[in-house]
Amino acid sequence: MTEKIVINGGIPLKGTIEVTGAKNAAVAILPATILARGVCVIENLPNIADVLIIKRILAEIGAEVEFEDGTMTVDTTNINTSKVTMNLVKKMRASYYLLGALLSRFGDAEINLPGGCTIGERPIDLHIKGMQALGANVKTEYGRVVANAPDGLRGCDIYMDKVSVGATINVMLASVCAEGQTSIINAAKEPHVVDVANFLVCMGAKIKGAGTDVIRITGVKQLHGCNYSIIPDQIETGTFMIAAAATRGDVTIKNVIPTHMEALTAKLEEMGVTIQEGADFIRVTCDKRPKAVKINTMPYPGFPTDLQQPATVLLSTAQGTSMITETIFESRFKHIKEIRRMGAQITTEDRVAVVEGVERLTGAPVSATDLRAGAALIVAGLMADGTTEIQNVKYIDRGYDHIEDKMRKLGADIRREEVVHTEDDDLY
Ligand SMILES: CC(=O)N[C@H]1[C@@H](OP(=O)(O)OP(=O)(O)OC[C@H]2O[C@@H](n3ccc(=O)[nH]c3=O)[C@H](O)[C@@H]2O)O[C@H](CO)[C@@H](O)[C@@H]1O
Ligand SMILES: C=C(OP(=O)(O)O)C(=O)O
Repeated sequence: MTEKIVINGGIPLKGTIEVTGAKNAAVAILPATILARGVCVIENLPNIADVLIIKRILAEIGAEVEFEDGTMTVDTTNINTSKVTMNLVKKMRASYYLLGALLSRFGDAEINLPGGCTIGERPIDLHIKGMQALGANVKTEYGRVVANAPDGLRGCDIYMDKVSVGATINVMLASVCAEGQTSIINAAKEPHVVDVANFLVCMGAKIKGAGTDVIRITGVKQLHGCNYSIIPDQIETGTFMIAAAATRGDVTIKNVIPTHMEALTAKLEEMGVTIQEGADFIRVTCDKRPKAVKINTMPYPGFPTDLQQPATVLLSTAQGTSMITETIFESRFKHIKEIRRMGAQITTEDRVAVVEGVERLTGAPVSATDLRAGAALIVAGLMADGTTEIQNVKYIDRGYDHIEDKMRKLGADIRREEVVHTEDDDLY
C-alpha cells in the first residue's frame, strides 16, 4: 500500500515526547550479533523499516530472531551461509556491515552492494581498503562484494583517508577477532560508533579509544552473546528540537543524551531559541522568528549532515540570510526543490545553499526524495499555513519510529492516508 502524510500546519508543537533507540547504532549492532557464539538481547530498538530489513536478512541466513516491544533476541549460532545476495540488501545502506561481520566469523563473505539514501555517490572503497589491509582478498563484481581471507585476518594500522562512520564500524567488526592489534587512525567519533564499540566490548571484544580519532582493537578468539540497550537516536532528537523551534513551540524531549546534541543546541541558541537541558531531557522553546545563521556540516562533534535538511527548513523562515554548506554528501539538497514549492526562497550552488528567510511557508503537495528530506518536509508541513501532502513516505519509515504519532502527541494535525491513484498519475 502506498501512503502519504497529510499535515494541516501552523500549530505550535507543545508537550513531551520520548525518542527511541538510534537507527545508525541499531543497523550496525544487529549485524554485529553475527560475531557472537550465543544469544544477544538488544533493547531499545526503533521499530523502523531498516531494522525490520536486517531482521529478515538475519533470519534468511539461519539466525533465530524474535522482535517484540523494541527488544530483539538474536541467536546467530546456526547461521549457515556467508553469502547475502538477496534483494533486501540493496534496500539499505547499513547492509555493508554484513561484510565485516561475516568475513570475521566465516573467513569469507559475499554481499550485494548496499543501497541507502541517494544523497551522493557513497562509495565503499574505504571499507574495502580496510578489509584488504587486514589480509582479505576483496573484489567487486556483478554488483556484489566478494571477500575471503584464507590465511585469516591480521591486525594492522589502518589510516582512513576520510572520516567515515561506515568504514570505521566495518573495520571494527572485521578486526575484533583478527590476530594481533588493529589501530583505526582518523576514525569517526559519532555516538553510534561508540555505541557499537561498547556493544562489542560487552560481547568480549577488546577495544579502546572509541569516540576519539584513534581506535585500538586487540583481537580475541571469539565473542559471546550479551544483553545490550541501544543509545537514544541523536537525529530523531534533533528533528524534534528543530520541529519545536520551527513551529514556535515548547517541547520537552525525554530519553536523550544532551551532550550528543551540542552542535545543534549551539546553533539553535545562536538563532535565539531557548534550550534547557537536564540529565536525560532537552526542552526547546521558541516564540519568535529565529535569527539567520551559518551552518557547515561536519563529522561529529560537528553539525550532523543528517540534520542539515530539517535545519534548512527551520532557517527558511528565519530573519535574514542563512548560509548552509554541506561538506559530507554532494547531493543532499534535494529537499530544497520541494520546500521552494512551499514558498521558501533558497538558491544553491554546488554544496552551498543560501536561504533568504521569508515570513511563512504555505502548504503544498510535495515528495520525499530520501529519509531526512522526508523529515524536513514534515517540519515544513508543520510550520506552513494550510495543508501539505507528502508523498514517498516509505523513505521516512526507514528511520523514524511512528513519527506522525509522536507529532500528534505534541498537538500536530498530521495523519497518514492511503494514496488513491488517479488517471492523471499515469499520464507520464
Ligand atoms: C547507516 C549509517 O550509519 N548511515 C550514516 C553514515 O553513512 P555512511 O557510513 O555512508 O557515511 P560515511 O561517514 O561513510 O561517509 C562520509 C563521507 O565519506 C565518503 N566515503 C565513505 C566511505 C567510503 O568508503 N568512501 C568514501 O568516500 C562518503 O561518500 C561521504 O562523503 O554516516 C553518515 C555521515 O554521518 C550519515 O549521514 C548516515 O546517516
Ligand atoms: C543517510 C541516512 O541513512 P543511510 O545512511 O542509511 O542511507 C540517514 O540516516 O540520514
